[in-house]
Amino acid sequence: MAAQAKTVSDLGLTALQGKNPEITGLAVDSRDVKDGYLFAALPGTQVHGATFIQFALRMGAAAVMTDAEGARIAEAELATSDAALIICEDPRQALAYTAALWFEHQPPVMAAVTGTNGKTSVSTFLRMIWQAMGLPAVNLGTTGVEGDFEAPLMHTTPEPITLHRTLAAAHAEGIDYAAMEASSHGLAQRRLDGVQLTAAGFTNFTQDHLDYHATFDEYFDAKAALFDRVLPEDGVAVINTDDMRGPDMAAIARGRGQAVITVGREGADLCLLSQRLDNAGQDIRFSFRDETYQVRLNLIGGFQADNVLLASGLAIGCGADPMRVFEVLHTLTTVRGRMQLAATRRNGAPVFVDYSHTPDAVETALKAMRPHVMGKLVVIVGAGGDRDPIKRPLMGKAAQENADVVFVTDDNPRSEDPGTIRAAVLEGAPEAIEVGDRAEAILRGVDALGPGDALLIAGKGHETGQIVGDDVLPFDDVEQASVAVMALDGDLA
Ligand SMILES: CC(=O)N[C@H]1[C@@H](OP(=O)(O)OP(=O)(O)OC[C@H]2O[C@@H](n3ccc(=O)[nH]c3=O)[C@H](O)[C@@H]2O)O[C@H](CO)[C@@H](O)[C@@H]1O[C@H](C)C(=O)N[C@@H](C)C(=O)N[C@H](CCC(=O)O)C(=O)O
Ligand SMILES: Nc1ncnc2c1ncn2[C@@H]1O[C@H](COP(=O)(O)OP(=O)(O)OP(=O)(O)O)[C@@H](O)[C@H]1O
Ligand SMILES: N[C@H](CCC[C@H](N)C(=O)O)C(=O)O
Ligand SMILES: [Mg+2]
Repeated sequence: MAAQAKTVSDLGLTALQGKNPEITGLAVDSRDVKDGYLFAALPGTQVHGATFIQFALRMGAAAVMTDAEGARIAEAELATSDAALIICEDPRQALAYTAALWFEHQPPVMAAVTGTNGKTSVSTFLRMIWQAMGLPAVNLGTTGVEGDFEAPLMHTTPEPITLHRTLAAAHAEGIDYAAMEASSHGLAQRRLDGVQLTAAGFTNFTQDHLDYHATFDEYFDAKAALFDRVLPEDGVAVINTDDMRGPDMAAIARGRGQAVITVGREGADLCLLSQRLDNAGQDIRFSFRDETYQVRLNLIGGFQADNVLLASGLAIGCGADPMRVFEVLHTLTTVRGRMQLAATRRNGAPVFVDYSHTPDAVETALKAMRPHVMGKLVVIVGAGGDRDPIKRPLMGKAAQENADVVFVTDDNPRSEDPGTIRAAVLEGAPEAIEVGDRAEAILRGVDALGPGDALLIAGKGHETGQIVGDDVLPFDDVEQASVAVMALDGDLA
């Protein structure tokens, strides 16, 4: 794992009875424990990790870190073991700090982005801006680690051990700049508390994840913790003040003494003044500190201008010269699976793939397409299983209100009955056509396109699998769009 073994006290921890063993590695899952490891037994959503302390000890754990409840749960096993016991009030946060000390290094300049939608887009644009300025950079999140160092990731914000292992590996490869996504789960579970941030960004706050967070306020507080807890006082907060909750976020940041750069379409430091959309992208005019700029963005979707300006604010907040940042914006390219032109029919009708999986994202993506569509706007939409059930009818409603033809299909039903999920989406889109099989829905959506029409395939973006039960069946919306166009037109336009 790290270059050298460290003792418990080297990791900033204090064990009971003055014990201070050398640690050979860290694990958050008892099944990953090896001889000499520190096992972090965390309170979980299903079960307390302390239930597994007995297995961790059997695997040779030299230390166990948990909370008071965990120590009580495993009292008997711990009493008969030599392993050091570390009791912390907040073991998830302690694990984050421990992992940072264990892996030692991270890219020296780092920014994190939170918000319901746009985290992947903003962090990818920020990485592209750094790269275009000649700086070695990565982005980490839903699409894995991308840029000058690449690696797959299972989570948008990985748990601390994976996160710091990845950051140390990137640093060892000479990466000095990293942009990461801070999901609300990641923030609530303190996954990124050990990361040293230079700047942090906020995109927007709308409906999602009410399966995990008990209330809307709790969901907001989880996101606000990026500024309230994780970003240090000398950090720079870059905040979209067009969002209803943006001003609240800015107040939290200012309350911590952080410098704030506001981004928006009205009265913001980095202010979008006007936008001219065309079929290949857009020209934007914006102001920053009394100067006005005009740049070309080769990106489809008016909302991508907001994401690009937020990424620009973060680059500036991390020390870049504003002029240099604005000079490279014309080099930015489409983020995989975000308003990505997947195929075009022979009659000229385009098919876009987009990762809109919240009501606001479905509405935003369809509204972004509308000015480009002279005929009818067709959308294929579905909602994920084992995820926020409240958003399903709202996603259907957003589709019905903003498109002319709606197909409701499956999107990762996971452990749930796909028909029940579709029925919930259909509640919001009673006029929609139900086609459970996603490939067939795409074929029918493409078939419905006449000249001047356009199709949005929402929900799966860059994903390459359909999760049904415990199986991941190969499935790629971009590929399926081409397959459908080939089947109907005989070739790709
Ligand atoms: C709902 C959720 O976030 N769960 C995370 C949480 O697990 P949990 O509290 O549910 O775990 P649990 O099953 O109750 O078990 C408690 C503890 O016992 C441990 N255990 C369990 C079994 C065993 O044999 N041995 C053992 O040691 C587990 O590792 C865990 O630490 O803590 C674990 C360790 O930190 C995480 O791996 C796990 O993420 C799971 C895998 C997950 O799927 N998370 C998703 C929902 C997630 O985080 N998504 C966000 C993106 C959301 C978005 O923006 O769209 C993300 O950042 O990816
Ligand atoms: N600034 C924005 N405002 C509203 N909707 C947006 C914005 N940016 C992106 N979207 C929509 O949200 C979708 C997801 O974008 P992106 O992947 O960047 O978000 P994310 O926050 O990383 O999502 P996740 O929670 O899955 O990590 C896009 O495909 C688009 O439809
Ligand atoms: N990060 C999001 C992605 C959702 C994507 C959608 N395809 C789905 O499976 O619901 C989540 O895990 O909730
Ligand atoms: Mg993301």
